[in-house]
Amino acid sequence: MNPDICRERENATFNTETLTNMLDGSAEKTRRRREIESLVINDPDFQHDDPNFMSRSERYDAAVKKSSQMIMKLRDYGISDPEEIYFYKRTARRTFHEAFGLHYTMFLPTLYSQCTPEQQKKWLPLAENFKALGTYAQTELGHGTHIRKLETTATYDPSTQEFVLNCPTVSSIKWWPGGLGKTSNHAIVLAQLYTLGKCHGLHAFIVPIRCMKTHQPLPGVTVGDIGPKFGFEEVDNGYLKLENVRIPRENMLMKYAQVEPDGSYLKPPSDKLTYGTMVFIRAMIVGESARALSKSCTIAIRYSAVRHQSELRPGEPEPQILDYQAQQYKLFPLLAAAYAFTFVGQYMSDTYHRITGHINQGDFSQLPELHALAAGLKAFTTWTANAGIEVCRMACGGHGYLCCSGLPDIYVTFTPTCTYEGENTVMMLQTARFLVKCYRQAREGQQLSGTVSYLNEQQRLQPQPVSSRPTVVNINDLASLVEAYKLRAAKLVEVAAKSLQGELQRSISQEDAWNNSSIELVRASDAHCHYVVVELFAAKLSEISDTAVHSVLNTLALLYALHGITLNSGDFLQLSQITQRIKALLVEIRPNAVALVDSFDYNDEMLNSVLGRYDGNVYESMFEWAKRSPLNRTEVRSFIIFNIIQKK
Ligand SMILES: CCCCCCCCCCCC(=O)SCCNC(=O)CCNC(=O)[C@H](O)C(C)(C)COP(=O)(O)OP(=O)(O)OC[C@H]1O[C@@H](n2cnc3c(N)ncnc32)[C@H](O)[C@@H]1OP(=O)(O)O
Ligand SMILES: Cc1cc2nc3c(=O)[nH]c(=O)nc-3n(C[C@H](O)[C@H](O)[C@H](O)COP(=O)(O)OP(=O)(O)OC[C@H]3O[C@@H](n4cnc5c(N)ncnc54)[C@H](O)[C@@H]3O)c2cc1C
Repeated sequence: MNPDICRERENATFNTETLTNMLDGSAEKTRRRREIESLVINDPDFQHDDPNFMSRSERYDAAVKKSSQMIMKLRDYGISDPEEIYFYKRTARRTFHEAFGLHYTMFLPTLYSQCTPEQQKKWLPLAENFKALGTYAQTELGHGTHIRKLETTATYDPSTQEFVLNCPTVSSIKWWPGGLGKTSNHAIVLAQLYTLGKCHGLHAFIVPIRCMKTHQPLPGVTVGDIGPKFGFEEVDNGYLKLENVRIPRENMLMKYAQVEPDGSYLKPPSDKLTYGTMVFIRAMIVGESARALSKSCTIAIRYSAVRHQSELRPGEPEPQILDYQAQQYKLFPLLAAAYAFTFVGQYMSDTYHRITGHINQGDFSQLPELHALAAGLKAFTTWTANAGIEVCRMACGGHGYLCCSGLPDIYVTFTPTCTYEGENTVMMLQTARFLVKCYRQAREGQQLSGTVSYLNEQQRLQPQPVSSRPTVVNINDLASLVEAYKLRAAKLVEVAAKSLQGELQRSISQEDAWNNSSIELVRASDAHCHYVVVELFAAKLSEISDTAVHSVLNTLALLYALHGITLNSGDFLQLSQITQRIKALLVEIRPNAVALVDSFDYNDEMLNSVLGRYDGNVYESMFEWAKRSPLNRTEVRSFIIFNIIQKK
């Protein structure tokens, strides 16, 4: 064990196991999680070579093989709890996505949430036994965001009681769905529904695309892989062109809207229920932001504890780079954000399941807030985590640029979360739409609830415009900082609403007023989400009984809130002493940095990083890893080429 990293662990002021148990929910949950992870770690079937040493085709084949092995092994172990399955898979796939990813994350959830009981009876056994292997085909070459303009059509033919599916233009070709290129034999296809000559908008259909016996594309189906991407190399994101493909009427997902045999259309209680799967994934992505950022912090902070470089005081040995204030200022606010997002991810998942429970009982009243919260927090946390992973990579110097550090793979796998499942800017604008509506309701005296209730508070406290109120902050008191973030959010929501109002008073259209206020609208959503994150971090602290853990997390929460103020100082009164306070907090966190990342409890296999190894033996591992590179399998390759050039 590297002596530096040993000393770091001896210096900690709290018990990492206590914090790990808190993050898992209990000591028993930690034990069970580790037990499941060890099933993968000790399984020779999963001891394979690094995907970075493979071609794209080899990576895809390995991913399919691993997906298949996981299915069989989970069955053999009798593991069926979704969270336990997640622990097993997360360990097996390490940083990468799995070939059947979309089947699990979107195809199955859509069947669960949008099929009638009769349809579930037919499709769930097929899908749960992987006979029907599916993807979620919504995006087209010409449209990803503006789904009301998707062009694929599903036209009902009452004479045969079938839908005829068509991609009428090149821009209507389905493009991007994961697992579509080679893996799936079915797709949930989002298409404009036409019946009795009328268009009823976007609806979901189960479309067979490959023969379940031969896996050959079915008649009228053109399907394939869209080619190499920035990352996700083991995933066959694909294209799908449908030409007069006929499916039975029963293949339209009819839990909410129906088409009768004669073609008459029965409308849903809300036309946004078709969008439900997207809200689910957005909510789950918040937790992914926490995991990607916490893994990156684990790697960068452990490496910074064993890396010695430069000279702090003349004549003294090279210090650990973690002792540089600049390095701490890079990494510790991200470590604080990783903890903050862990708690927000738990909150988002709980809120999603609570509100969808009400929706399943027919109460749709909280759907708008759920949509706004999931959209905003997905954008807020992925933007922060995305940038943070790059900071962690660069904080590791040249070795951070090596694939064996794990950081490039974390980055290229995580970064599309800022785009898929709702491009972040568009998502922030969706949240802004909800905030402006709530602001107007508060001005009219309506009582708001949930995460926007502060808009009432600000109205009651002082009727004069929020924007004229000074932000006075007690920089040592988290409650005071929460208030500052709340006031900032109220202020920026008011600025956005007033910008819209001003535009409208110039008698331009609502749409142009909206577009001309987009900057203020996005900033208002960002401020709202930032307040929600700080508020939830503070609320979590009140649940912690262990004083040592409470103290170290309180320090992190203060750092997160104060650092956020310096990043947005224009919105707060720039308090000069904040920088001094931040420096003092960095010093306070320093002895606990490694213990704090140890508490995330990522085993080396899942971390997949020679820089972030638990034992800190970085250089030996880097050398061993490099020697395994395929280019090192032959000594003379370059020499042959060199000779050819020489002879010319
Ligand atoms: C662990 C994971 C790893 C998982 C790993 C997974 C691997 C990768 C998976 C990626 C999969 C994908 O990308 S699947 C494809 C994802 N695609 C998207 O997300 C498309 C993004 N675009 C959209 O969602 C939509 O076009 C909007 C929301 C931007 C606009 O929709 P619209 O219908 O035009 O709505 P708009 O006029 O703006 O607003 C009309 C009203 O509808 C409401 N509304 C809009 N959307 C919704 C909604 N979803 N739910 C409820 N309500 C909604 C608005 O609040 C508004 O209410 P009111 O104000 O009128 O009351
Ligand atoms: C790795 C990956 C996996 C994916 N998997 C799937 C999948 O399985 N199934 C599926 O259906 N799709 C999938 N997608 C597609 C993804 O959902 C879309 O790329 C995403 O919805 C964004 O749409 P777009 O690509 O058309 O970008 P666009 O919407 O064209 O965005 C381009 C730019 O235009 C801006 N813009 C667009 N509209 C507005 C507006 N109203 N106001 C302000 N700015 C705006 C955006 O902010 C952005 O800057 C995947 C994408 C990726 C990268």
